[in-house]
Amino acid sequence: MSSVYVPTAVHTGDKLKRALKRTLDDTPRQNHQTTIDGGRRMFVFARLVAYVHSLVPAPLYPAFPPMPPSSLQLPIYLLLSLLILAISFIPISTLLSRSFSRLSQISSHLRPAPAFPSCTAPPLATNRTFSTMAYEKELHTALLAVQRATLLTKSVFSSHSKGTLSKSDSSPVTIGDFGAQALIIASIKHVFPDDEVVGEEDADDLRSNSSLRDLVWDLVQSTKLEDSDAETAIGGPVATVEGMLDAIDGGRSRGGREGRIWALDPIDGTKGFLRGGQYAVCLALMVDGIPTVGVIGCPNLPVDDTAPLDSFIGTDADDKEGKGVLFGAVKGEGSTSRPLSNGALQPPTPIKMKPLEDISQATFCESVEAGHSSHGDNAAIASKLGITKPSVRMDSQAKYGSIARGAGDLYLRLPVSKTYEEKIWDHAAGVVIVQEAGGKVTDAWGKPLDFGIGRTLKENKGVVAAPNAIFPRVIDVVKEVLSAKQ
Ligand SMILES: Nc1ncnc2c1ncn2[C@@H]1O[C@H](COP(=O)(O)O)[C@@H](O)[C@H]1OP(=O)(O)O
Ligand SMILES: [Mg+2]
Repeated sequence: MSSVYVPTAVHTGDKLKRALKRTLDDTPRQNHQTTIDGGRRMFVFARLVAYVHSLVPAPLYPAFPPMPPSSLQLPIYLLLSLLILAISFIPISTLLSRSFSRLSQISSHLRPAPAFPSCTAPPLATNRTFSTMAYEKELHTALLAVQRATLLTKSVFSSHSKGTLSKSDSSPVTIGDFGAQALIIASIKHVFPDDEVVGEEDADDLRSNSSLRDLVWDLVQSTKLEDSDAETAIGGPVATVEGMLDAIDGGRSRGGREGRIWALDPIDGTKGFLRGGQYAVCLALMVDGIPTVGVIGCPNLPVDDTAPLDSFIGTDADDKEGKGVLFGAVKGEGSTSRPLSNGALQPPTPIKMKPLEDISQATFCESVEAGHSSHGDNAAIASKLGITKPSVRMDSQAKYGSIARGAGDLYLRLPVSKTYEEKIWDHAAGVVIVQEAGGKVTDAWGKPLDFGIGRTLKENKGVVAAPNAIFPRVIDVVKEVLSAKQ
């Protein structure tokens, strides 16, 4: 009768062994072998238990674990059980500790531990629960920081005097660029004090020019979100002029492939900003060189994504209704857009690139500035793809946001200059938003953009973004056009 237990125990040992083998098929060979050894020892253990059980008359222990009755069998049972336990303890504990360390290895890959455990999560001012979302706090902080900075840029946009300077490379910079950079870096440093920031601007000009510094300080001091919870979540006002200058200089990181580095363009498309066209406030978190969180605030884009792409281009009426979009994305979590607000975040709407069956129906976006992207090459590519619609010319990363929400389809940025190196802050946020909306972004030769080699994309030339389904066809044609020029 007691033999009933033998097949059951043997079967259990066998099943366990097979299950372990299956589950750990992807573990490195060495671990795998140890695990199988552990399985074997457990199998032996199961057989020994069965054997001990067989010494006890079955009718006397109907339930498991059995209680041996006789005075002779009891000490034998106890002795053997102790022996078996001793033999089994080491392999079982080894097996368990290996499994736990493997699990913690896997979970550390899934979500790098936040570097700032002391920070409490700010309240979410949205109608979506992000409770299980990776980089929830980073996204929320970036959305609020960008939203606050757009309040500052809008006030400069609608004023006639924009405090424009010419940088050493003759590109324009305004008091809006400095003010937005100060506010955003102050927010990042408040919530994530150990993170680095690669920001487009520095405070050298402000340190040497007190009237310019005062203009920027007035702006920074007077800009705040109308919702006090939102304002507090990103650190409240910048306390002193020196604090403002330090915040701006907080963007001097050299970038790199390790750790958490934010890429910030406080006003992308400054020429568009000065012209009364599109511009964008762009912020991305790169983790180990990979753009992971992206936020773009576009104060002049129409909220309605079915509105013509150029609805607000060339207008500088700041009070126009239905203007202002905030895009956000986290790698692996999708992209969203929401109307920009002056206070708490508005509810987000998921966005996707337009499914495009016929590539000839595509709308492509390109820079307004012919010096930033070759209009001629872009047109040659469009023509080879059979595209007949004229391009939509738009400044800034508003192009990435526009194609991500299906208001356009392709973004072509064919290089003009052989020596120009694209800046990481001009693309990092847009790349996450397009990828998460179902698109692919590479350079003009189809190479992935490498954000891990410093402040520029020096290993890349040009940029092409398109929906995943048509990307291979688009990049083939781009390469054809580039090769013909060589
Ligand atoms: N020769 C160039 N090729 C590509 N991009 C450029 C070039 N010169 C400047 N840029 C950058 O293009 C970005 C604007 O792009 P877009 O034309 O899509 O709006 C700006 O950040 C600008 O940098 P910067 O701000 O240093 O002038
Ligand atoms: Mg820029």
